Amino acid sequence: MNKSSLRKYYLAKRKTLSPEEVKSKSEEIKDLFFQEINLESVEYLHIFLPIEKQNEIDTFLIIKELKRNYAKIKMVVSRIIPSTFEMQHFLLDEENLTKNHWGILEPSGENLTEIQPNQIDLVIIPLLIFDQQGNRVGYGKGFYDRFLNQCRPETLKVGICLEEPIEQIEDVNKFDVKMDFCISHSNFYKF
Ligand SMILES: Nc1nc2c(c(=O)[nH]1)N(C=O)[C@@H](CNc1ccc(C(=O)N[C@@H](CCC(=O)O)C(=O)O)cc1)CN2
Ligand SMILES: Nc1ncnc2c1ncn2[C@@H]1O[C@H](COP(=O)(O)OP(=O)(O)OP(=O)(O)O)[C@@H](O)[C@H]1O
Repeated sequence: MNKSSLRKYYLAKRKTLSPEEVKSKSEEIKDLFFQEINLESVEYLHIFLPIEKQNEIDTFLIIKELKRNYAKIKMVVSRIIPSTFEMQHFLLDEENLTKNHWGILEPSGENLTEIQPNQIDLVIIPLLIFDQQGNRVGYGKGFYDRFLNQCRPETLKVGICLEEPIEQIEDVNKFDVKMDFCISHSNFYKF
């Protein structure tokens, strides 16, 4: 299937999940993340903040555990620039988050510390579905493809997903950046 059909299908499928299902899968994904990913040399870690009404994975579970057990890691969250489909990145300050037009919590306020993409060592990526080669489908605006392209080549790209992979996304293009790993609620995939 192509990205457009996959996006429609998996957006609709995700909407049918109950809050309990999203919560329990989010817990399992969080556990697999800490089991499988070596965070020793990670200084800056980008994490997305969940769009609740879209039934996205609750990444606050990962954030809590990072704060508890990996206090040295600096967490980075982003703000979208809708006109250019780019993102700007800032140190996470949970006291200063505001919901944007799409229901995404974003850093706001005056004391923001901006972080450049080339400083980031690991990116946790949102996605709707992925394939067995490590390609992903998101909401289709290319925000993460642009961002990942600005990171260092060795930056770890870790997708988290509520679904298991399909065989192949038909219309992968030259802008698509492959993930290194993807974590579902029951499996860890390495590409
Ligand atoms: N939690 C989270 N944050 C994220 C993403 C994500 O997938 N999850 N993104 C992943 O990339 C980026 C935001 N993605 C966006 C994707 C589309 C539109 C948008 O313009 N939507 C239109 C409808 C588009 C359509 O129907 O084609 C709208 O709502 O009006 C905005 C942001 C960055 N932050
Ligand atoms: N680095 C880039 N420069 C210019 N255009 C880009 C770049 N990356 C992606 N695009 C364009 O953005 C559009 C969306 O890409 P795609 O369908 O792969 O989105 P997606 O991966 O599902 O979305 P997202 O990354 O926002 O989750 C495509 O038209 C693609 O060509």
